Amino acid sequence: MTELPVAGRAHVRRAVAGLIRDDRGAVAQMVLFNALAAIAGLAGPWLLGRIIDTVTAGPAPVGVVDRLALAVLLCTIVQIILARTALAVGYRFGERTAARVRERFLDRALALPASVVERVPAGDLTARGTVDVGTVAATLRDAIPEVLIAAVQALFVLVAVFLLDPLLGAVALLGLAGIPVVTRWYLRRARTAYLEEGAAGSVLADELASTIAGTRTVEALGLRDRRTAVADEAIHRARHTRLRTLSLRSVLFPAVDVSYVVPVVGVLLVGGALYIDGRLSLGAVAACALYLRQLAVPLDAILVWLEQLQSSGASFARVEGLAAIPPAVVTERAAPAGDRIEVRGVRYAYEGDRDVLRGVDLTVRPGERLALVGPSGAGKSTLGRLLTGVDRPRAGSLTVGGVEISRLPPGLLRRQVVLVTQEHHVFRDAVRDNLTLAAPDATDDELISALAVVGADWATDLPDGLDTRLGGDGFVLDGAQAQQLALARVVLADPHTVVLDEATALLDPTTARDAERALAAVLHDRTVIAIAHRLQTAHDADRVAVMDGGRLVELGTHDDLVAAGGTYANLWRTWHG
Ligand SMILES: Nc1ncnc2c1ncn2[C@@H]1O[C@H](COP(=O)(O)OP(=O)(O)OP(=O)(O)O)[C@@H](O)[C@H]1O
Repeated sequence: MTELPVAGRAHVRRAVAGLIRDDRGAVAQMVLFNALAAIAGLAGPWLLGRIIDTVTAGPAPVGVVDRLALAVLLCTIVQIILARTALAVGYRFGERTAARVRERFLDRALALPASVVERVPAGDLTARGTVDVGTVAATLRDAIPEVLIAAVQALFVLVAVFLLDPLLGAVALLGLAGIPVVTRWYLRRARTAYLEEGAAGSVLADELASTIAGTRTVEALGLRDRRTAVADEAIHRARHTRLRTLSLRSVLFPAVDVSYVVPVVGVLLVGGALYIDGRLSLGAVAACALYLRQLAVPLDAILVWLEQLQSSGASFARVEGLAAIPPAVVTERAAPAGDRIEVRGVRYAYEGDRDVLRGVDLTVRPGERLALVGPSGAGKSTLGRLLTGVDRPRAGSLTVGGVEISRLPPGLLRRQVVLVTQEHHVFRDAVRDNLTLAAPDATDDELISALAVVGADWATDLPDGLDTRLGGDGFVLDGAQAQQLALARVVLADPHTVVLDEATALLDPTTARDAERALAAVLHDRTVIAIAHRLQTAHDADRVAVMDGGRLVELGTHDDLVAAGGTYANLWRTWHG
């Protein structure tokens, strides 16, 4: 998988229905308060119609008109109070639901298999977790309550017109027919357009982030023009997709504005004829016209939010897309019986069926130091990832103590075998939290002694000790300290086997010496599988496994392999010579 999936319409609809169901009490309250507000709102035009009829019927006592006017005022106040209550309930519903969407996204993102996270563009996952989740949250907080309220109001207004006069109701409905036509036209195009806009935004974020992260490389290799051209292309695409959604809105809004006037004109024309015929009072015609003018407010609200609903529908589809990724398979609960690692007939492909491991067999003896050597691209790192459960083989098996490694739950896996590379992530959190990731139940004494094993005494000297926050505004670690922290995690996880992949390759020589001392302390009494780029490591190992073209081609001690005069002997001669 090289791209994160996007959820289909049916999935998004089900997800929205689920969110509403989870807080149905709040939704019911919102609808109730709003229905009452709408009823109070309907009283105004009807009372105004009564005033007109009272006045046109002849001289009316001032007290009657005053009482009707007072009732208009009262109804307006009640309507405002009820509508504000409905909105407050709606906002609370929106905030709660937005928090649930955020939590669910985080849970799903954390449950993604490492192999997926590594392969999909980092910018896409980040954009979904920030921009898209933000858009969905804003919609749930603002748009959903307002749209629901507006829909109830619009429905009640139309019912009121029908109750006053069914013919005028029919005229009003006919006059409004243009709105669904233009809205349908818009909706048909909007989802794709907004999805394209979101995808273009992700690509742009990804390109800019990778250019900024690699500034030094860009400058060193003179790649500025090429990176600028790539960024220009991404900006151009983002601009193009934004213009497309803008052009859709430019048709929708003017067309709808005109559509509001049509039913009012129709009702006045037909209502006027009915009044002249004496079949309808002037007050009823005026009330109908006022209702239809009133209709513009909720319909406008719906249409304004429609755009937000479209863009957030696309965002929600991207957020929900994570649900389509099968979680890492963790089914094995049985504890491994022993420390022996067996690799049998392992095949693995990153893409399609282009195998980069092509039938590897290997037994790692508990306690041994095994060096994995071979030319670049032979498959050493890939085998290392499979041995540590980061990825699963396409065929064959990798077991520890008879249990499939990739099926072990994380807590059990990290007590068996751990991968140590040159990438050490330091979380913006306290030193303690950075360490207990590897051993949630470790005591402070255990954390301090793990730090001591790797020579990280600086950590205990920090102003707030284990509570000191790292990264960002906190204490910033240098490369060697970050690695010590990572190695302290290995000590705490206490696996019987460690796979080393270029663990100290990026450090400068002085730091590398310290790091290697720390590493030696960590590796003491453990089985070590070292992906060796310097053949000195192979020379010092108990056995050497030689890989070439995705296969294990030689296995034995350094002396035996040199004596055999094969691939390893050639590598050794080249390196030594
Ligand atoms: N993420 C990836 N996506 C696609 N192909 C990959 C990926 N990682 C590695 N490969 C390919 O798999 C093959 C084996 O790569 P691997 O990194 O395991 O070899 P290696 O022996 O460790 O090489 P090196 O010593 O250069 O690290 C290579 O052809 C490589 O191009």
